Amino acid sequence: MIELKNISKKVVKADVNAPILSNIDLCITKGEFLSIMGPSASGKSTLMNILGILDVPSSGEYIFEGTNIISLNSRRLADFRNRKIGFIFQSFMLIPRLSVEENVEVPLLYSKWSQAERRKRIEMVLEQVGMTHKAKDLIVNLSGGQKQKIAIARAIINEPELLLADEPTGNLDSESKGEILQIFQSLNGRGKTIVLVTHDQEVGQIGKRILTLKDGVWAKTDPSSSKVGAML
Ligand SMILES: Nc1ncnc2c1ncn2[C@@H]1O[C@H](COP(=O)(O)OP(=O)(O)OP(=O)(O)O)[C@@H](O)[C@H]1O
Repeated sequence: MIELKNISKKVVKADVNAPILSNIDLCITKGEFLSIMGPSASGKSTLMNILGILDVPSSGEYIFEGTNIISLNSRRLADFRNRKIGFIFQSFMLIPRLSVEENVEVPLLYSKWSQAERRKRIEMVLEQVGMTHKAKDLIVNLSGGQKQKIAIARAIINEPELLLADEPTGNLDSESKGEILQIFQSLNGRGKTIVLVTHDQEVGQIGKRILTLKDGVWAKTDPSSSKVGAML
């Protein structure tokens, strides 16, 4: 489904080209649940941003279902991203003064769906995250765990091929963390491809395959772990 070939990312720091990612290869198959782990500043978010087409690599190839992402112009990139990828962030990125259902509807605003179809979809995704009873509440009145459930509902409303979650439980207590991980497992059980980035060992274990970044390259992993997978 997704192939990254020899991806590198450099930034200019104090007039010097500093590498953040070097020669990264990665193959993600449809329906996979991949955890990308690694210490702080190892390049996890940078890789996630490249996968999410929010950032461009300095070199390398990115193929998404046969489309060479790097060859697309910015308008087609935005369209591709909106249709194919759902994002979940540590800080939720919801609009606090809007209601739950208004937040969940945001990705549909530029779609051609009828009002009836929108309502149907909002109800469906709120049900999937167990938040139907909060549809009319303002985001500002929800707990962290509830906010993240709404962020997941918003991320799946366009039925994206790929869900990218960057430290999705980083701001949550352990009970909410468990609930959020269960939702991811249930989505993956229904065939959704998920890539989760975390530095939390316990959270990372939810992935069916675990890869670790260290200083911008794949770390050599413990071959005795059943979840450790090949990059390509
Ligand atoms: N645009 C940028 N300009 C300069 N340096 C950057 C830029 N983006 C990332 N970096 C640096 O690249 C390194 C990797 O950053 P990144 O955020 O990808 O790491 P991370 O593994 O997600 O870290 P954390 O777990 O702390 O969020 C860090 O040293 C960061 O300061």
